[in-house]
Amino acid sequence: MNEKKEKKVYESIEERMREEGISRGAIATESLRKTYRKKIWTKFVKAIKDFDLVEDGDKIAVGVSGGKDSLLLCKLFQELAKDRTRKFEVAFISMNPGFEAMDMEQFKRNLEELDIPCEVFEANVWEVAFKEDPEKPCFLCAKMRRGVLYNKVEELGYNKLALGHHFDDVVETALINQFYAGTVKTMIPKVKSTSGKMELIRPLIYVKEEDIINYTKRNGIVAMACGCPIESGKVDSKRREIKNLLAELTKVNPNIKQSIFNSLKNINLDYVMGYTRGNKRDVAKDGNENK
Ligand SMILES: Nc1ncnc2c1ncn2[C@@H]1O[C@H](COP(=O)(O)OP(=O)(O)OP(=O)(O)O)[C@@H](O)[C@H]1O
Repeated sequence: MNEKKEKKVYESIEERMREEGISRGAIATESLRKTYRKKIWTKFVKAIKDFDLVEDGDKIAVGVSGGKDSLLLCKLFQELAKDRTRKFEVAFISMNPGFEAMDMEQFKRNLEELDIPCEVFEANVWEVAFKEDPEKPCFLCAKMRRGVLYNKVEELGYNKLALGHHFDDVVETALINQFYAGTVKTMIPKVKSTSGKMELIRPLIYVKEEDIINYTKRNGIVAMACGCPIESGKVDSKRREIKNLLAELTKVNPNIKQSIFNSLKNINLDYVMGYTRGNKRDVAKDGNENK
C-alpha cells in the first residue's frame, strides 16, 4: 500500500466512524472476524490451542508497547475474552520507558480510539541505558525493559504475560543466534520467566509480520515505533540486516521463512553435534567442543 492509498484508507475509516457512529476499535475487531480471520484470528487461536497458552483460572497481562504487534494482541485478547467457555482474566499493561511527551499523547490516543483500557506505569529505562552505553544501548535497554516489566507484572499478581512476538521474530531470532552467537535457539511460545513466578506467552507465533502490517494499515491504526534512533533505522542493527537478507532469499525461495520456522520444530537430536538442556550439556561422542 503506498502513501496515497494509505491516506485514502484512513479517510474512509474516519468517514465510517462518523457515519455509523462506531469506534476504530469496533472496526478493527470486525476486520479480525472478517478480512483477517484466516491470516490472523485463526492462527492466534491455533497457537493458543497447540501450546495451551490460555488455561482456566489464568490472570493474563498483555504487554503493550504501543507498536503494531501488541496493539493487535490486545484486540485479539478482547475478542477471545468474549468466549465464555474460557475462564481467564485479561488486563493491558504498559511500561513507559521514557517516551517523549508527544509520543505519549499519541500512544494514549491510539489506546482510546481502539477501546483498549491500559494501565501505564513509568520507568526510566531509556535514559539509564543511553547513559550507560551511548554507542550500543539496545542490549541494556532491552534487558532493563524486560526486567522492569516482568517484575511489575509479577507484583500485580498476574501468572502470565502475553508478548507480541510473531512468526518473523521467531525466524529472525533463530538466524541472529546462529550467525552471531553460534547457537540454535529462538523465542518459544511458552516459557517460565527467570524468577519462575510467571509464564511468558507468545500467541502471535504463527502470525506473519506482513499480515500485521497490512491489518494495521487497513484499519487506519497509527502504531508507534519504539522511538529510539536504532529502531527507527538511523543506525543499523543485526535484526535489520537479517530482515534484509531474508527478503533477498525469499525472492529465490518464497517458502524460506516457513522452512526455517518448521526446522525449529523438527530438530533431529541424532544429527546434531551437541545440545544443552537446562544445565546439562550433551556432546556427540567424537565431537570436540573446542574446535
Ligand atoms: N514498554 C512496554 N510495555 C509493555 N509491554 C512491552 C513494552 N515493550 C515491549 N513490550 C512487549 O514486548 C513485546 C516485544 O517487544 P519489542 O520491543 O520487541 O516490540 P516489537 O517487536 O516492536 O512489538 P510491538 O509492535 O508490539 O512494539 C511487545 O510486543 C510487547 O508485548
